[in-house]
Amino acid sequence: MTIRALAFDLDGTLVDSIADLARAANAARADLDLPPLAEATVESYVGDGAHSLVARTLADDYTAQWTDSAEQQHAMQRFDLHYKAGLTIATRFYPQVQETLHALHELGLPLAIVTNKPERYTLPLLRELGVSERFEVIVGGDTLPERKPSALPLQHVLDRFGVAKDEMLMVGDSKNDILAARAAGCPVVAVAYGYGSDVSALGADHVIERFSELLEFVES
Ligand SMILES: O=C(O)COP(=O)(O)O
Ligand SMILES: [Mg+2]
Repeated sequence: MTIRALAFDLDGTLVDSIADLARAANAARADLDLPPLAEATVESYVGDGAHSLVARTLADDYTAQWTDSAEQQHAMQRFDLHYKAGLTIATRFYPQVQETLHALHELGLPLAIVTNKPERYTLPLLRELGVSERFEVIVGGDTLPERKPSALPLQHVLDRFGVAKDEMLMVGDSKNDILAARAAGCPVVAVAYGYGSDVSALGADHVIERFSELLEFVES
């Protein structure tokens, strides 16, 4: 396969954002007189967007659904306030991410972000980390009517880049990334270090341990 473009998941793939997400989730819980959750617990609740994260962290239950209740709305407001105030206090790129993005850019490949994180967090976070300019297209969880695992965000990027589905590599860390890539017909590589548990069982085309291994897929 010839790769002519790449689309990246954000949380758990490009950046380790758990400390800031957990801090905001626990600050929201404290506002509601609830005790804090362990970072690993919050990590297990990330992946389906902010509403889902707030519903799960409020209930401390992975199966909790967003129902738009008054309590959930209140928790969302508190989470929003705390998270926006500290998007990048501890959030950092995983090793080799910046160098590899630079190398891919130098190869002339257009790069996109396809995240379930809402735009109001995604865009300032990328700005604060100084990489907004690296990505020609940024799709957040609320940019389009559907988010991952829907194919829609990746189809949007394919249209913008004008490349065929088998020419764009999706890179992610969790089940939603792989399902979205499959639904869109894109090849997919999973990073082993992200938030998805047992990523090797998720059915990606390849699993990589280090981000720089991506270069092998575009230079072959
Ligand atoms: O914010 C989320 O729910 C997950 O974000 P991601 O799609 O970048 O992993
Ligand atoms: Mg992710």
